[in-house]
Amino acid sequence: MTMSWADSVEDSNHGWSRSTRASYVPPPLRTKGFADPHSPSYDRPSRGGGGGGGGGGRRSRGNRRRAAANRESREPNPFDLSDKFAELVVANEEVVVDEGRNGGGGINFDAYEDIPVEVSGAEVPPAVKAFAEIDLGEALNLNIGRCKYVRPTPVQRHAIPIAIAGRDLMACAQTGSGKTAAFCFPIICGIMKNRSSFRAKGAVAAARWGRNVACPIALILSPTRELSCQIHEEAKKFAYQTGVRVAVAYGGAPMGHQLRELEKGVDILVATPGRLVDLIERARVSLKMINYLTLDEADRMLDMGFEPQIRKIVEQMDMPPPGARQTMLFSATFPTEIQRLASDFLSNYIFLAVGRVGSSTDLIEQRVEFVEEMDKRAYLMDLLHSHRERGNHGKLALTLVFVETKRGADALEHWLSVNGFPATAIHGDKVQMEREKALRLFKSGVAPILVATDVAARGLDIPHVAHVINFDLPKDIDDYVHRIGRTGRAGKCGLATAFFNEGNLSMAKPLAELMQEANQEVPPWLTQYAQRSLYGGGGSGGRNRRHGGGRFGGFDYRRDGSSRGGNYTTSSYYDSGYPAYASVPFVYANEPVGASGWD
Ligand SMILES: Nc1ncnc2c1ncn2[C@@H]1O[C@H](COP(=O)(O)OP(=O)(O)OP(=O)(O)O)[C@@H](O)[C@H]1O
Repeated sequence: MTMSWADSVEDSNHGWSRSTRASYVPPPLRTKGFADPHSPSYDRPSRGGGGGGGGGGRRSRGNRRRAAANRESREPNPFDLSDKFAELVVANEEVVVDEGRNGGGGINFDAYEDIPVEVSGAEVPPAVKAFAEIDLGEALNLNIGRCKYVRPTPVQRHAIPIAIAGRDLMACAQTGSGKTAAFCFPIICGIMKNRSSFRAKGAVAAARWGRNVACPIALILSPTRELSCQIHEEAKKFAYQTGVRVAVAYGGAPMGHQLRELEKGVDILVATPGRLVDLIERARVSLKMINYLTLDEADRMLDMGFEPQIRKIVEQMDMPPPGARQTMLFSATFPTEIQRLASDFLSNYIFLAVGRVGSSTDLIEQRVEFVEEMDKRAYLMDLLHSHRERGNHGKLALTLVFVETKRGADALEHWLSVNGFPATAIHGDKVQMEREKALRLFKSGVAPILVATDVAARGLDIPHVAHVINFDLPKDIDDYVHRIGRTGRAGKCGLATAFFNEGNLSMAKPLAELMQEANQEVPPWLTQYAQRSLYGGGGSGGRNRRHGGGRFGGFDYRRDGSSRGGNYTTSSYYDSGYPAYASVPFVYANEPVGASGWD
């Protein structure tokens, strides 16, 4: 059984047993200066009289002080590669962890050459080409190195300087393109730079409201528990040994542990809306100190399902108003009417679109097959058999199958399992422990097929998802974009197959447009359905028309001029780091110049 260094450190949390347990350091972590117990630069924790850290002995006051001083170096190490080792164990084959062509943590930066970028707003801070061009602080830079991020992705190149300059931001970038770091880095950097003033205000707040009311400085809201956990894990890596404390609060799990973590003090709180409202109403969290507010998957957070809760949190609790806080909204899709809603939360903001707004990435090969409802299972079986026959060349290859209903997910999981394809399922009716277990089994390859509802559609960054199958197509093209975005992440390639039949008529036009825009082969029958739907046969109505004007994608809704500030400018680039042209209308595929609604 392979064990990562982080595993052994986790085990030693209750005392200092590092010297006996932490003997193994995975090769990628054996870098000079990294917190390696064998390295000369390792900041060895002090111990009380050689007690060995069993936790049983009584510590003197001096020792307690030293222990407190060492707390930062005793943080559990978040750079846990155990997922990858688990894959090695489970697959029992020679799995090569792909470090990518450019050594960029597996990211293929060539995939991001010539990506269209659109920025609009007043006095837009310029983009950077390297992390080194921004003063992120030494501790954060070290963590960027530990994550093996060599260069910023396009959304990071643009969003980080904007956020560091303190500007509000509405950012839209393709799935898997590094949005999490784009909002985490500026928050961590800001907290580090203003630590003394934040701590002083925190002390005043604690004196007023008591120590068991957590007063975070930053709030990151996300729609699902799994995504909140993932952001929390990422943020912990970025904040490692910076002194910035990160905590998570999400529903479906007992509150006790989350409360104890909050009581230890929290600078960045990652939360799902429901649990956060609960914590605020129980007076365990106050938003009075919020300086940074981020909504990840912002369009989902502001659609009908979440909007009332978000408004409650942002407008009716004690959070400082727009202008007094910095607000950043991120998603891969941003429908116009949601932009309009979101602007209530923002002040003099910059709109950033990297890649075509609401589009899929070209890294994902998209196929669509005409499959009648009753033939879907047989067709799926054929697909899985052909994958099995082709083999994965020793690499772990996971398949994510999206279905419409929770019951459908359970039924398909069962059917696949009895037919020799180890599968697991995730949906909203499962208790949190079952959901976490399903994800664990899937990630590790024990069950290389995950049947999921839309609860797994957004944000989840699961390595080695090679194929996304839309067994049931969603009703909304944006949901399709997010679903297929579970593959083809961080510059890697992926495959997405959709089953289409007459029940999906409303998807024909947006799907054909999306595929065409992403240079995918559109089957002639789909084009015919798309044309038919134009003339009333099912229509591209409902939520699929929300991008307006028949244009796929979206744009800064302020372009119409009605709600702009004074120095509003727009710039469009083909981003290989250099502007190809600036302040020129951005032209969407298949659209004549001048038809884009720009002035
Ligand atoms: N600069 C970078 N260099 C290398 N890898 C990176 C870089 N930035 C992010 N990544 C990696 O890219 C992957 C995708 O990042 P992330 O999950 O933030 O994407 P996202 O844009 O939020 O996707 P989604 O829209 O699906 O939520 C992660 O595994 C992350 O570690």
